[in-house]
Amino acid sequence: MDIAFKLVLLGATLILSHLIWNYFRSPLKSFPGPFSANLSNLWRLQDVFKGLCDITHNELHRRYRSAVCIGPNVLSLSDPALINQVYSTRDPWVKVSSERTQDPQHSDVYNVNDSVVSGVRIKNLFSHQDEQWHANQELEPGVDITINLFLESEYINYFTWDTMSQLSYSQSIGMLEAKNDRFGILEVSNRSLDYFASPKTLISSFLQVCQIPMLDLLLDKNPICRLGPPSFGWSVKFSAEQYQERFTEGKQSHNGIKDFLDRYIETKSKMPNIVDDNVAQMYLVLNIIAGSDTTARAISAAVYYEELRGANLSTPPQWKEIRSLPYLDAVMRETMLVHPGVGLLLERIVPKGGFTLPDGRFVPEGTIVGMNPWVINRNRTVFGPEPDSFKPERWLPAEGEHDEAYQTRFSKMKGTDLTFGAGPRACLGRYISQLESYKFVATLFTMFDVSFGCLQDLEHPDHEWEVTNSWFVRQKNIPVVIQKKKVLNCTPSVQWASTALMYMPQRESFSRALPPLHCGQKFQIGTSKLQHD
Ligand code: HEM
Repeated sequence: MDIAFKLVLLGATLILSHLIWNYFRSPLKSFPGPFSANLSNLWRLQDVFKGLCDITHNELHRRYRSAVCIGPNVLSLSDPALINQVYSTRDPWVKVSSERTQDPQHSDVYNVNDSVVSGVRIKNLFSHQDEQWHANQELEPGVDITINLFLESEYINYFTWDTMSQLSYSQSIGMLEAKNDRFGILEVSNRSLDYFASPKTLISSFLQVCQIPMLDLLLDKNPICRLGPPSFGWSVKFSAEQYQERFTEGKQSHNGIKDFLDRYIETKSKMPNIVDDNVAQMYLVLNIIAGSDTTARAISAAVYYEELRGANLSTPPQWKEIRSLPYLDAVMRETMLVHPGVGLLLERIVPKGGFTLPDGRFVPEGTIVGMNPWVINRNRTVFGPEPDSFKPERWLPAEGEHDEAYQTRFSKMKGTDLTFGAGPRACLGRYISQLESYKFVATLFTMFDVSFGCLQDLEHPDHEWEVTNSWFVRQKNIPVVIQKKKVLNCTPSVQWASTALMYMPQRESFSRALPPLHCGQKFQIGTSKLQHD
């Protein structure tokens, strides 16, 4: 036998022994699931590669019921009754990503949220204020500034990025004004998500390391030479510049509007032992990274659903008007319910002592458990029949339904909807995102007639959008025709936009095939290479 063959044989034996060892050691053998999931995390890796976890997780739960083993130490749960336990506020279970690095230059910048200093959870200092700002409508003028910029420019896909920057520093990134992605931010954002999941290229496929943390240590957290993914360094730099400027110039935010930066500086001066410059800047960076693409996804999904045309909104849409529009609220809730922005498990580590499922099965401590919003949001018991269909009416009182029964049903749905997560590590920006997306969608549908389909697609009535689950669930190829409403009470800047075509990102062939625009505008949603054209 030649030496090479012996080495291959040795390697194969080692791998096989490792898999067998994993299988017998796995505390989750008794839980159903794909057989190879008990052997290694490769099953999860290939599942994420396909970008279809929202579908496969639902299929697995339909087949294997409420607890499915998807890795030697990973259990996917689908019973909404467990939300309060897994994402408990009183005695929080540790979030898996919190075990990783705290370096803001790197992709995993969420970890500071678990830090507790002098008995105070740092995140609470920020998220509590979020709700207050929302209630006081203090953020609204900042959103209005970017909506006006959007109406003057041609691009929807930059809206959420510029808005988050505006709300954070009273300074937009400048994409809407420049009509291009000045720093290549969208590309970086996409590639970073691909680090978590995307089958598009061999390299990015290889980099889907969130399913195998060892690889993460070799690539993102490599102490000798960091190999990937692209970092959010631009955001850290931008944030540091704005922070520095505010201190150097000693001025309040521009336009006299109190922004996040003002608030964080205020919080820092009130609690200097808890909030330092690094923490304040970390939250500014988080705003942009966690808040831009996610909200863009919600807006894109809302536009996809034609039913919005029935909303019949007033102009111009201010929050106090919008909040009293039950149909818009129902549409936005439904959009995020059937198309939640995050599509993998929200992972937590089972604490000491383990826990017992309602059916009596025991889950040992140290197990990674989690729920996928795409699975929970499709629970028929809570959300009713046809969980895959877009039915805003499920959020409204049904015919003949008593108010009390409706309120109970509504609260149950609201409390189960996992779009923004749950418990102490739930989304910090849900109120901002709500303000931003409701206002944007209201503006769009007040000023334009929006219809699904485009000239070419009339020949392809079965056209479907493309959805990729890369942690954030990205959509593309949504052809939408936008036409200025005949009677329009809006700013002069949009009056000339008589016909507009809006379509989803990365549809290069589609863009090449566009018919000539008359006196129209080309809108884009989401991230797109087209912006470089
Ligand atoms: C439609 C829009 C959004 C969706 C669907 C969304 C979804 C989520 C989800 C599901 C989580 C929880 C992850 C987990 O439990 O593991 C989360 C966390 C987070 N989100 Fe959002 N988000 C959105 C918008 C925003 C915005 C606008 C901001 C910033 C202003 C933001 C900032 C954050 C932060 C900082 C966290 C981490 C919280 C923590 O780990 O403690 N998000 N988001």
